[in-house]
Amino acid sequence: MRIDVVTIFPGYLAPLREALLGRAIEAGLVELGVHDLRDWTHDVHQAVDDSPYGGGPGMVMRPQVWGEALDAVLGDAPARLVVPTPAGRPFTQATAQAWAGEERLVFACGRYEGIDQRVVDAYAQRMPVDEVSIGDYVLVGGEVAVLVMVEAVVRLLPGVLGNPVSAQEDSFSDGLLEGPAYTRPVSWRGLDVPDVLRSGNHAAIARWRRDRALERTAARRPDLLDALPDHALDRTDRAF
Ligand SMILES: O[C@H]1NC=Nc2ccccc21
Repeated sequence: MRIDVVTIFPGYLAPLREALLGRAIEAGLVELGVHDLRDWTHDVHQAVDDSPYGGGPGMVMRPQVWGEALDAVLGDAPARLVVPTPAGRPFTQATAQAWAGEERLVFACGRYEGIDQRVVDAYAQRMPVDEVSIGDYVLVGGEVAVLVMVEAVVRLLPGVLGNPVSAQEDSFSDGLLEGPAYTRPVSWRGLDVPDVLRSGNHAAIARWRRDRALERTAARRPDLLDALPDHALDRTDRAF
């Protein structure tokens, strides 16, 4: 997979070259290009934004600059264009799974009050364009959202995770939140590891873990429980 990011703060994307993702890039499992939008400005002030038509607070990013940048970055290769915005569809694990199958993702990081809508409209005429949000809060720009989405997608690529099973078993894959996890020592600050986890009884351990996952999901994310298909919960599960 190739990932390109266009932004006025390229430095914000530096963490993508650290740790797991950095190793995936070095291993050639993913290619990453980060591009400074201002490279496609032609004025001395390198202006990327302007006042909104119709008035209102803040500034809107200019379509010409974005058009030149995206034309240059996209070239002729097909890609999915992703525009992070608080007004977007929710980015979920399902989105990450879907995008993990893409050959190429190009992220356009908006700042201020977003990007002139014609940029999305123009590119949507020739490629898939997703306006997505990572949550119901307002960030200053799309860069942090890109860090989140790139990590969620790249970890799903074959060879990136040491233990591919965990991609299936982490939260949201079975529709429930993960329950509590423990490691040595068995007693720490007067708190003990639940006995069942040291019993060696794998059926009891699996039941205990599912019960804790259901309990936590019911307490913290009842919406996820409501979204589960009927067959996903057995009779014992329904106690929660
Ligand atoms: O992903 C969004 N969630 C919240 N705020 C944002 C601000 C700019 C771009 C994208 C987002």
